[in-house]
Amino acid sequence: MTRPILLINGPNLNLLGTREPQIYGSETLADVVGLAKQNAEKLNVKLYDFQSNHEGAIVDRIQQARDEGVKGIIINPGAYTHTSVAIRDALLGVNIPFIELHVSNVHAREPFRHHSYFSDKAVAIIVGFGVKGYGTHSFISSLVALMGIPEYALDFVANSPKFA
Ligand SMILES: O=C1C[C@@](O)(C(=O)O)C[C@@H](O)[C@@H]1O
Repeated sequence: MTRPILLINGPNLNLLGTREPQIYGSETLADVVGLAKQNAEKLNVKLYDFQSNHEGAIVDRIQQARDEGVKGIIINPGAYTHTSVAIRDALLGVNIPFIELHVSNVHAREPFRHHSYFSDKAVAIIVGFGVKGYGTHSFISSLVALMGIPEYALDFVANSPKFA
């Protein structure tokens, strides 16, 4: 497997499944990482995953990704979305393209969630698809956007009910 991708989940996402289920659903972090890995495998992409509640640990993991030859990052920064210049700087510093992902539609929630330190630099944003944002077509199409590799685009088209 080539072209590794790194999936990062920020603070409180380890509580998926029990945390405000009316907003975040009942699937656990292990479920969503499993879903993302299945989709990645289908595309012959190696998916590394990382979760932390600590800003500096996320910065360290992003810096490590450059040494590992990671080609793209999918990140749900959790509440750091709305606060973290340090994580933004790390992503820009390693110069690895990234996709921003949120389970909930942050724009339909409190005003302080409407601003993101990541969106203006993200290749693409997955917002409000629930935990399905980590799998199925939104994940596949994010890989297409992230990596710009035509064979993934073809795979996406071939597997999409819309185009079948
Ligand atoms: O922790 C989270 C999760 C979140 O990133 C989401 O996935 O919907 C949205 C953030 O506003 C919130 O702080």
